[in-house]
Amino acid sequence: MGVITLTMLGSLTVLAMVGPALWGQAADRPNPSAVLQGPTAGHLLGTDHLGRDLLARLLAATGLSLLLAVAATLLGATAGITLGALTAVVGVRTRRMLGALINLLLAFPGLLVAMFFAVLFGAGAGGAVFALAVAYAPGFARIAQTLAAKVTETDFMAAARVLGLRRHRLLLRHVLPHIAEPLMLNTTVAAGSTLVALSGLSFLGLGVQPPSYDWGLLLSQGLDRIYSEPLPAVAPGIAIVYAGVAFQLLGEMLAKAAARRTRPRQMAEPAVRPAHVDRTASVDQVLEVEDLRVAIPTAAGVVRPVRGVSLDLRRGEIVGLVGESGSGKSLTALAIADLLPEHAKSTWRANRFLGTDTKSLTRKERRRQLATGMAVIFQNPASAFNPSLRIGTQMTEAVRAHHNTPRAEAVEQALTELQRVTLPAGHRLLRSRPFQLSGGQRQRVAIATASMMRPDLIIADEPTTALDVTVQRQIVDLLRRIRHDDATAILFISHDIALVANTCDRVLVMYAGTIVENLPAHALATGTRHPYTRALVESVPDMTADRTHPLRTIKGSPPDPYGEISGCPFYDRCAHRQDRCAQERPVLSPLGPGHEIACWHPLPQAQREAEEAAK
Ligand SMILES: Nc1ncnc2c1ncn2[C@@H]1O[C@H](COP(=O)(O)OP(=O)(O)OP(=O)(O)O)[C@@H](O)[C@H]1O
Repeated sequence: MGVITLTMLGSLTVLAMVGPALWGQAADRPNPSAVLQGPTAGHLLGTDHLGRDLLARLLAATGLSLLLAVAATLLGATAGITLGALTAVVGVRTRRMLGALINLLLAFPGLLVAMFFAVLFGAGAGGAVFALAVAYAPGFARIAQTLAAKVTETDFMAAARVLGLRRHRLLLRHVLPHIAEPLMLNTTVAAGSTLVALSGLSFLGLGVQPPSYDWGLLLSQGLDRIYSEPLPAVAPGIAIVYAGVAFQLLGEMLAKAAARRTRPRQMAEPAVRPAHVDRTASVDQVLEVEDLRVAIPTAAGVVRPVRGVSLDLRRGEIVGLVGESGSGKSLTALAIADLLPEHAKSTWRANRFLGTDTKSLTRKERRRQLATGMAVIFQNPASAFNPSLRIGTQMTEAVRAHHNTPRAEAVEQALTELQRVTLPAGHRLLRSRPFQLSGGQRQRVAIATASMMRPDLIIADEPTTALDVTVQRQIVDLLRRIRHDDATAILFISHDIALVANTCDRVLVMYAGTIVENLPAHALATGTRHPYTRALVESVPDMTADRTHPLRTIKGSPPDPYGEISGCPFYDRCAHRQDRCAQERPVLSPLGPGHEIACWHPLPQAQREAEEAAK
């Protein structure tokens, strides 16, 4: 394909450059004795109404035809793509306005717009180019908008936002490279149709004006006698198709080249492990959230997946957040990281991150605080990386953006982090793309990327769910090592009670958007006092479980997320419920050292736990 493309483009370029010099004179020389001739040995394509050789005119017109088509396409594509891609990085209101503008422009037929503007700008080559650019821009804008909308929803954009990258960086680094391939194809294909549209304008007398001429003008002149002599019209048509195919193949090649872009050039030698981070001087409480609520308006009503969550995390602490599917774990995490879907509304009584109430910060300060202090590791390591960028680029961009770290130094740091997550072949890895890594490798790279900024808090949302059990253990060990080395607080969200019990220091049990129990992880096995937590723990099978009996389950289902809950949210499913539970909602209250519970009638302590407590 490369050879064919280069041959076609090369022939067009040579023709464009040498055409006027070689055939210009013959193309412009009138011959009154040979007007409107058909193809002959002397004039292979015949002559026009002034007796000028049509083949010479066709060859000499190559340069101007291509130049005008390319100029109109590039102008239209640049304006349209910028307009469309901007919608991925601006706020909701601006996005809606841009969307409305694009819709408005698209409501008019392209050729009509082109004719209108061609008249407005004045008949001629320049006017036609600008008119076509205006006519084509909305189409590009719509494609870019649609492609960019998909990118907006990806985990890697969320991760980039957590890193606090500025809009132009988001646009240039994450949105445009990711949507470049289809847009390049579209742009080059559009160059072919722009050629045809230019000929349309020339046909109407609004394009290139005599004595200048392009393929479009030659085509329209040939059309006058197409029934008697088809060749004068067919030949410029073939030239347009030839150029169109060449542009299309060029698009394919450019798209492939774009995928190979952003190669990290200079790789430094791995540096030594970072020194143990001493954070004893700074504030111990990393995160304190009080009464966090999330409401999401939907067509069926308002969903309230988070209904008054209060939690706190100290330095170097791994806190597990468990609960059945739909209990609101992820939305709690997203609200803390300021990554909720746009239509979701979050409120809280207090939200202090590193001792600063987020309400006292401007939006910019908040973004900066989150970018440098917090990192999020997502469930699916495959979608957490931008597939079009190399690992090296993605690992280093946050430190380069926020700490102005020189490239070589950032690469060095990335290599150190990769060693820390036991990925030794760092140089090769930095040059690879996400799809070249296994799931476990990707998740380790995600952890390495998260710790590049030395965040105070890492939110790991089911970081092991998509991985097999042997890799799970490695990922958990890594997180534990990071919290040990960097004194990072980690909020570890998981379904896996056994994993949480082995990994975390403390566990928060979530049910129907509320925290129902907060207890030390070692107490999960025997020290649970909330009926829901106890049922949840009992439903986890272990190696000693009696296989002749069915596994235990929690009967019933969680309350309707659309409805109001007046009493205890677990009331309907609770075997120990009493009248008060239906009427009054229990709040999280201290029950013992490091143990809080939201229940009016806590279960009695298990025998062994009671003995230990007595001791
Ligand atoms: N974008 C949304 N629009 C409407 N409702 C939503 C949206 N996202 C989540 N929800 C609702 O919020 C509930 C809680 O979602 P969330 O993802 O926080 O649960 P989860 O506990 O993390 O579950 P899982 O363990 O399955 O990931 C869901 O059951 C769903 O009803």
